[in-house]
Amino acid sequence: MCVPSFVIGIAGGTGAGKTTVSRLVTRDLGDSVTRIPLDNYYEDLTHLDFEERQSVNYDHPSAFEWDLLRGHLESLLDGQSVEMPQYDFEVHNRKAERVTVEPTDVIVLEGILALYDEEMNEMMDLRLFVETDADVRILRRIRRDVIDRGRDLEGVIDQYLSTVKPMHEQFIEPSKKHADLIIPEGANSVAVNLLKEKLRAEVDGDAVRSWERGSLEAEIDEKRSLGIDGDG
Ligand SMILES: Nc1ncnc2c1ncn2[C@@H]1O[C@H](COP(=O)(O)OP(=O)(O)O)[C@@H](O)[C@H]1O
Ligand SMILES: Nc1ccn([C@@H]2O[C@H](COP(=O)(O)O)[C@@H](O)[C@H]2O)c(=O)n1
Repeated sequence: MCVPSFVIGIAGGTGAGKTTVSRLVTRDLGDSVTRIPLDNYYEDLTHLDFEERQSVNYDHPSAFEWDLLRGHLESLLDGQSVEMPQYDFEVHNRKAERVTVEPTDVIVLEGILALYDEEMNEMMDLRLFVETDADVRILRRIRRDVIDRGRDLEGVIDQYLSTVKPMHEQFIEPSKKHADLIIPEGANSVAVNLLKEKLRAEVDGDAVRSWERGSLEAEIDEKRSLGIDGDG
């Protein structure tokens, strides 16, 4: 049985390029990688009618079923498969079907609030924040929401001003402080190629974990306690 050893979180504002980065860095890894879109863990809103679902704030942390997501990540890390929900943006709800996801060497959790939850963050080996200017993001979002998500222009603008932008400022942007690395402009090729190399090494078992979380802090503390943390 293959037990996943390396978990990456990819956060960032809407349209920042999270999905694109996630696809690019994992595309050569075949079955060794599991991609978990945070969107799949939006709460089941079957109890609301379509109009009510249209007016939900989908950028607030309360829109997600965190317990289910945490449980699924724990199961995958334990070597057990999970039944991952699927999401339909056109109807603002989960689909009826689930997809069986097997444990793999690499797991990528990607979504606006991928770095929001403290317990999830602790399960991650690498935390990334994709940073793209707000004007570029909204232009990308308009195009995508109209073409792929069945929205009209007025609706996209209203939603952006009423919830997407304020929630970005209140929750998404501040989650950047949990990131290990910030990727400017989304799919920039230097960052993508470095990450691809890192993931390939993880899958092949060649990875050097000299960068493990906390190791540098411990080294600095040790030097300080020995009185050798000054210049030179
Ligand atoms: N570096 C880039 N240059 C140009 N277009 C991009 C870039 N990154 C993403 N896009 C496009 O922007 C849109 C949103 O990107 P996506 O990766 O889905 O963002 P997110 O997952 O952060 O919402 C997509 O249509 C994608 O093709
Ligand atoms: N029913 C829904 C659910 C979510 N959204 C928006 O999706 C955005 C997150 O997806 P990205 O690919 O852009 O990261 C988020 O900003 C929600 O507003 C929606 O419009 N409808």
